[in-house]
Amino acid sequence: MNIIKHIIRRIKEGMLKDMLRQTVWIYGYARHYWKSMIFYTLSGLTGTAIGLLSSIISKDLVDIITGHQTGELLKTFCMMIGFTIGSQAISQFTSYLSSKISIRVDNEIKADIYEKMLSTDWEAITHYHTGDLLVRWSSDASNISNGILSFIPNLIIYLFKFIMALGIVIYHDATFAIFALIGMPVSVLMSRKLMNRMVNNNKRSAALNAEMSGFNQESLSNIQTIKAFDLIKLYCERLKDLQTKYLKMRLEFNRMSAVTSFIMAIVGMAVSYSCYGWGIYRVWSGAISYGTMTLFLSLSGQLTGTLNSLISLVPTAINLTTSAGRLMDILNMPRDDYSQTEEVTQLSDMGKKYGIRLEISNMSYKYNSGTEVFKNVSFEAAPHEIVALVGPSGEGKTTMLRILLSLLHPYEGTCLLKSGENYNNSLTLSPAARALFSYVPQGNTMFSGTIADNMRSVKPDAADAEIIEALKLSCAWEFVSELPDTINSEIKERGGGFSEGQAQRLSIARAILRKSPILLLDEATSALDVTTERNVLKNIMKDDYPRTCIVTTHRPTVLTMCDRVYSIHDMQCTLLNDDEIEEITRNF
Ligand SMILES: Nc1ncnc2c1ncn2[C@@H]1O[C@H](COP(=O)(O)OP(=O)(O)OP(=O)(O)O)[C@@H](O)[C@H]1O
Repeated sequence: MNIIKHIIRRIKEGMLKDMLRQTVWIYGYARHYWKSMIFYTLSGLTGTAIGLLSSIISKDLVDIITGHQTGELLKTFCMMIGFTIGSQAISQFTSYLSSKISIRVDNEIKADIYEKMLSTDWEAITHYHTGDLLVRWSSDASNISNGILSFIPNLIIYLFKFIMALGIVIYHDATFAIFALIGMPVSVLMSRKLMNRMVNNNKRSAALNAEMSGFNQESLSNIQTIKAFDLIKLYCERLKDLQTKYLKMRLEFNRMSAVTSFIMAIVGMAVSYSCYGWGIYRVWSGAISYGTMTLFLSLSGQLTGTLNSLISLVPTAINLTTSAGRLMDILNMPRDDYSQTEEVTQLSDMGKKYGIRLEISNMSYKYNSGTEVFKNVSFEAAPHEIVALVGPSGEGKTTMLRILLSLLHPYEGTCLLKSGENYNNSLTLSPAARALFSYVPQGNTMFSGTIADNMRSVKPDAADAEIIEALKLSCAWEFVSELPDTINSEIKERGGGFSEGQAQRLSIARAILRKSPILLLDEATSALDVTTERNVLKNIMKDDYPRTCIVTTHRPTVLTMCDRVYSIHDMQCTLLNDDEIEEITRNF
């Protein structure tokens, strides 16, 4: 009755529905690996069959030695040795193949999840801490890949082993089956208790792992700030707090698991001794041979062990669905829409000749957090123009660039890209249109590797001469040419080894090399001196390429070079006239 109530309550809580959804999701992956699953099942079944046969042969051996059975001692002995060696060889071979398949499947699933994470809607995914994403991608994805390969095969193997062992016992002496299974109710009861704790513990452990990973990642990438503010002690204390929390949770679970294991071991011993006692009695009464008794003793242990393994599949399934749920949280978020790739390619071809014009009309945007940034704004930028977005901090300049890149999606208005002779070919902004943009974001965005590696990440076939040309246009060649390995010099993580201004010029060179019709520079020249800043902008626009350049800036020094200046303020985007631009310059 209690079980029925429990199930009804779980259905009401939607937990079973969730588990079903998660199982269907796992099945979506599992069906790709049916061949591997068959291999796992067959290898497990072979191992089990060999194990059971060995037990029977060892029974025959004992019976021959004790004179209970006639047979060739040497032949039976050789068979036993042969089986033992054969089973060892098969087990090593299958374990090698298993790890090969496991690693391959794990890699495939992780690569797929990685790709899906990267193509998830930007605003949705940035809601999660990268530490949390990392744990989901590594631990949860591994849980799924291991579970997919082992769960169903193990279920079949354990069931087969249990039924066969029970069958052999019943065949020889049915009374033994009662003794062998005497501990079953206790095992089920204890495991149920342990399982409940396990589910709870899994969730807490995943959350704490995510917190730890986030903490480690953030503190290690901010060592400079930690040192500068003398926060070493504080951060070490924070780590210790997290570790104490983790230790407490693990110990709590381990205590429970130790008590359960102890009780189960006692039950196991009681079962063994009962079988032993019963076996001696049956041998004494002449009902069975010594060989049959050794067979029973070995099978009773196998029956208890297999039953425990079968029971342990339930928490494995729960663990698997918990991980699936955590991955589904991410993978079920909206994905970037690349359906317009073909139209973008056509516009890009036209863009090479005519350039691309950007037209935003009556656009409104609000972050998911509720912060309204734009209300009914219009804005345009044309080829061969530098258009500046200015305004106080936090008013929406970067947000505008993110909208242009379709990282964010306005809830109203039209955002068009136009090309062709009279700009009569148009396309609405979408993630596929990112192919038309080069973007230099705020901050240091170089990756570790050589300068050339970073440059070729946007244009893999770029010749050294092209890279050098881009570096010259961004005024980066003046310091790169003096490095011993020039473009093959190493950049450390997040542009380490270079000054802010140098890293900015390298980022600009990378954007120039990509040679896209639209170039977005977000405070990209803020760390440069005024002369270099002006030179960079002049160089970018001096070629014949019909580039549309949009810059956000706090510095008025470049405004005189811009064809148009928009002020972003108070949810509006207003075109400034010459007097207003001059006033900004004066007041700077
Ligand atoms: N990911 C985000 N989620 C929610 N709100 C955000 C997010 N990013 C920015 N905002 C908010 O949107 C507003 C505009 O921010 P934005 O970064 O576009 O300003 P900005 O003009 O570029 O500022 P700055 O000149 O300091 O770079 C701010 O109020 C900011 O708090």
